[in-house]
Amino acid sequence: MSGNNIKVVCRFRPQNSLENREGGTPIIHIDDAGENVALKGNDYNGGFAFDKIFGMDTKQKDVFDYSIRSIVDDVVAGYNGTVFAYGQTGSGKTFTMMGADIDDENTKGIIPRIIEQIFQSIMISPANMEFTVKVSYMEIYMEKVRDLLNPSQDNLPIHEDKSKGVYVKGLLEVYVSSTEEVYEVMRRGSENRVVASTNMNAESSRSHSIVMIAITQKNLDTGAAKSGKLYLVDLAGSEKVGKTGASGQTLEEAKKINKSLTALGMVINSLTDGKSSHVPYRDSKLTRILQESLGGNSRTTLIINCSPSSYNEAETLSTLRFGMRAKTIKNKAKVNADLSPAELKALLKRVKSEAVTFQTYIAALEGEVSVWRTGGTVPEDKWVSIDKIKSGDFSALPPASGFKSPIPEDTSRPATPATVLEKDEREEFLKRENELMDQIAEKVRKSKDDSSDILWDETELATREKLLESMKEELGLFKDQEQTMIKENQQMTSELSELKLQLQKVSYESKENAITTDSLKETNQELAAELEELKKNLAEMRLSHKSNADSEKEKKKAEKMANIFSGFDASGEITEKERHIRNALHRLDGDNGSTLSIEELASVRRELAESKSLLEQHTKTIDDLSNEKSTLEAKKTDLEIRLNTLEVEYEELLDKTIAEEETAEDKTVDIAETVSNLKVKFLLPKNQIMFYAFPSAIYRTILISQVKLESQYASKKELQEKEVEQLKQEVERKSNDFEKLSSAMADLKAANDELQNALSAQPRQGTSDLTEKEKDMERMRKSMAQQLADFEVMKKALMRDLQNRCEKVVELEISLDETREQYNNVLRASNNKAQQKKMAFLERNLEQLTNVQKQLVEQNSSLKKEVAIAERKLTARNERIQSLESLLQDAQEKLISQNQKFEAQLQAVRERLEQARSSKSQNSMAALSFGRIAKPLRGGATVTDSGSPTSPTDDKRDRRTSWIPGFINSR
Ligand SMILES: Nc1ncnc2c1ncn2[C@@H]1O[C@H](COP(=O)(O)OP(=O)(O)OP(=O)(O)O)[C@@H](O)[C@H]1O
Repeated sequence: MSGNNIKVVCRFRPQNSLENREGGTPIIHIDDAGENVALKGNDYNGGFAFDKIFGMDTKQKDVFDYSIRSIVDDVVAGYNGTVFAYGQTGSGKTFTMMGADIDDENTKGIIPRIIEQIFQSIMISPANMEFTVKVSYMEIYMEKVRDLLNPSQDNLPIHEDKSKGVYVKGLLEVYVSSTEEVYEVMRRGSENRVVASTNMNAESSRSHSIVMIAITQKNLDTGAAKSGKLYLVDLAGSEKVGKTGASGQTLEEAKKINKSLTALGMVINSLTDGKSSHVPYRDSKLTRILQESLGGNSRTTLIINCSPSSYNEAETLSTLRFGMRAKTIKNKAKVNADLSPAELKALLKRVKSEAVTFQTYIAALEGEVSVWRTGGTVPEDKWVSIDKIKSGDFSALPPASGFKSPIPEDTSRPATPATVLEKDEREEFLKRENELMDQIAEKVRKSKDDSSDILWDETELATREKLLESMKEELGLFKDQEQTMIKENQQMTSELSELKLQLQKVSYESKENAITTDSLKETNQELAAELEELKKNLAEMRLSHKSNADSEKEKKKAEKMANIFSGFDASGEITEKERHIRNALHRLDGDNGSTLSIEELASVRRELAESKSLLEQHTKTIDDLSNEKSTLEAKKTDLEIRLNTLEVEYEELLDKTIAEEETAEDKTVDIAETVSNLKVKFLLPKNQIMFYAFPSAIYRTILISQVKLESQYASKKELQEKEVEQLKQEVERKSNDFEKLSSAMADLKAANDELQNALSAQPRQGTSDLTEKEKDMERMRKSMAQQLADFEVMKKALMRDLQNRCEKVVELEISLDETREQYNNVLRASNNKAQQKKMAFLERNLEQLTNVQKQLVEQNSSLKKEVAIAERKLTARNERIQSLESLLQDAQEKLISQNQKFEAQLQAVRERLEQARSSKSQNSMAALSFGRIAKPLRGGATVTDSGSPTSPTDDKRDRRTSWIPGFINSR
């Protein structure tokens, strides 16, 4: 070590991936001696000299061997030592100090190596040397000192006193006796360190960590003791916030880190500028703790870690400059030694002798002063000086009345104060011996107390562990409860939201239903109005049709009757034949039978007979006609009955088919569909209603019915056509008969005329003959008149009958025509599309409209019911929701109160846990089976081939433990 100056070594790590990615290149050059580094950067080009410079590929072992090993020797020799690593974040401080893996020979850092070295040094020290090693591990995080071995202590105060110097109060110090134990302690402490990931380092230390190793040693022979403290400091990295990408908590940490590093820089500046009278150690916890290491009683090594890359040129330059400044800090290291009794004795002796000398000197001075005061003079060569006193040359002193030489006057040789001092010394020594004996007794007692304390502690520990277990269980229970409650809460919240959704849905549906109801009502009203109109139209049509039919019927009847009776004298005028006969009779009456010849009479008679036979024939024909008429009437009635039956059958068939189809198909036709169909219907033109208005099922039904009806109508049409044909033929025949009758009547008339002529042309014959002839004629005339009268009566009756029959025939014909018309209508209705539509419109649509109206009314009422139900449901749901909400409210309140209770309990448990932990860690540091009792280590071991020393014999250790303080070493 270069005197008392801080030793500064510099280490460059290899370029990292970020630097490579960013195109960084190494900009350093280290000379062969490893003492100078040249930085060839963009902003700076120059060199720096340090005690040692390690390049990028330097091994951990080399760093330790070349720069740290000596400091361990110093500490073992009783000096204070400090090794601290400084550098930008990610520059390799932790890698250098702790290493990548403390169990890996190659990558373990200097701290494990120091520890190993310490134990090796202890082992190879003389056998009369006894050592104790204590370890503490702390970090300064966010300007708070945290005990890493007892993390509950996270803000420890820093104190200072004369004997201890600056120290952290309450910091746990663990006694260790082997490397493994220290490693264990290190591992435990490292677990509690605060690290975070930044852009520059995946595991960036966010705090300054300080491992403190205190070594005390005692020379068992002389009792001389020394103590050295070694501080191993891994500083948090200085960082540029922009580069590290720090934000949030990491940013806050960065600010604090930079602040404390700035304070460190200020301390170094003050120590090195040669002007400052005040060093601002108190500006940060870091500088306060490292007070002795910087310019104080410590041998300090600073390792500056740097990046070799151009990417971090500025940071590297700043670090190198920091190192350069620190290099000039001068420390005042000294051995921290406790004197042995012999040394103390010698010292006491020396001090006492000095005291006597000074007392003599004072007495001599007082003598000289008294001379001067009494007005006398003292020659210069007699003046009192300390040298004369020390040399014992009292003759050269001025004679003074009050001065008493410490040398007994009755002795021949100048007495030294040794005789007196020896006596005092003996007393002093005895006193000191007593004190030491007291101290030993006290220590023994304390040791016993501690043993009992341990026992007590163990039972206490067991109790507390039990308590801890039960608390953990309780905690688990509470956590379970909390989880359950959270789950319940979540469930209830989801239920509530579901209910709310349902409510919204229901209200929405209800609104929609109300709207649908309104629209249905409107549709219903429109339909009802349309139905009324249709009914009115239908009634009007029926009425007009009926009146038309009636008037047409009357007209037809009159025409037919006129046709039929066109050959007859409707006003009772006689036919030709009749007139002929009548004329013949008149001539007979007027000429007294003279004008009629016998031939004429005979012909008249013949004609009369013919007429009679014709009349009989006509009567017969009329009878036949009347028979035929009754047959026709019967047929008409039959036809009417059949027509009615057909209509009834048709209706039944239609109903049945529709019913069947409706049953076969979806019986419950969706109201919405019907409604929407109805909507469609009312939106479409009226002539398309049949094709779009009804559901497919109904439409299909109608089509099927139509086909069936068509076939029925076809068969019936054929039948009725045949019948109509027959009726036509009969009417034809009857017309022929009438024609024949008319022609017969015309023949009769002609015969009558001839008879008349014959009667008028007959000459007057003899009186006798005449009288006889007259008589005959009279008789004939009478009989003819009688016959004529009879014929007249008969004719009239016949005519009446004929007229009646004709009327009936005409009526029959008309009704036949009507029937034909009806059949034609039916026929047309079946065949003609327009008629079919019309008929459909008039019949089916009417029927369907009625059905729809009925359906609508039903739907309306059912919708009303549903709306009422929905409203009731809504109200019920509202109530339910309200009750659920209130329940939820209650549950939430309960949950909150339970949470609060739980929080309080948790807090209490935590506190208890914390207490238990702290007492546990204080009482027995993590049940490490080491730590709370000092374990003295003895030197005198031999170093094995492997380099590790063998430990001294256990009996020696046992023997010496009796007086070693075993205490819970929390200051
Ligand atoms: N000399 C080296 N050789 C190989 N790798 C190294 C070296 N120095 C550091 N590293 C690697 O670089 C990374 C950062 O190192 P480290 O954590 O030691 O940096 P740091 O200075 O402690 O950073 P911070 O200040 O952020 O804690 C680590 O992954 C480490 O393994």
